[in-house]
Amino acid sequence: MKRIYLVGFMGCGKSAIGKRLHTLTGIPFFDMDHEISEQMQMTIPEIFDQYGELYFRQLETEFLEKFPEEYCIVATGGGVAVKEENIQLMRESGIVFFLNASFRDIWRRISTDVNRPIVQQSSRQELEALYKKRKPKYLHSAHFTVETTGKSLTDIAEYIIFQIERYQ
Ligand SMILES: Nc1ncnc2c1ncn2[C@@H]1O[C@H](COP(=O)(O)OP(=O)(O)O)[C@@H](O)[C@H]1O
Ligand SMILES: O=C(O)C1=C[C@@H](OP(=O)(O)O)[C@@H](O)[C@H](O)C1
Ligand SMILES: [Mg+2]
Repeated sequence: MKRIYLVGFMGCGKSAIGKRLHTLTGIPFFDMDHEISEQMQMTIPEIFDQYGELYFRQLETEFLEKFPEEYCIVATGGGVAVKEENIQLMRESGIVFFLNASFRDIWRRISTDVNRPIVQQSSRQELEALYKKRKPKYLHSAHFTVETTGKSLTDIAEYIIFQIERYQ
């Protein structure tokens, strides 16, 4: 059985849907941001502050290379599916789901969040430009694109389970 990766922009629901998938299926669930925070004993903003974004990106790739659990659900961070090396690592070891959400929904969810350093550093226009720049990468990384607009977390998780059962 392969891993199940959730990719997409900040606020598209990777962490929340990963948890819901775990509740519905019992498959072990890991959030990359949480795992990296635990490993470093620091929050994500602290890692960005003290070591810089490039170092955080290395930690993300190391996670994909070294994490031992084979059959699990992985909520990636929004920058993971941007790097070609990461895309290869994910596609070799699992099924990749891109959670597509509108920038409008995303902005509503993340604009006031202090735990996402990139949101803290960016204006709305800058963040929308990043969203547009990253979207082709997410599409390229994914085996499946999931349209999330107007859907509940459970609706989305059930759709993903349906696709996994067909695919495995
Ligand atoms: N389809 C959805 N319906 C309702 N709330 C959602 C949906 N997707 C995400 N959310 C909420 O938006 C917020 C950000 O989601 P999160 O899972 O942290 O995103 P990500 O991990 O992709 O950055 C959370 O409070 C989450 O519960
Ligand atoms: O898009 C990004 O570059 C990031 C997304 C975050 O994860 P979420 O997508 O879960 O917010 C987290 O990894 C970090 O703040 C950087
Ligand atoms: Mg998340």
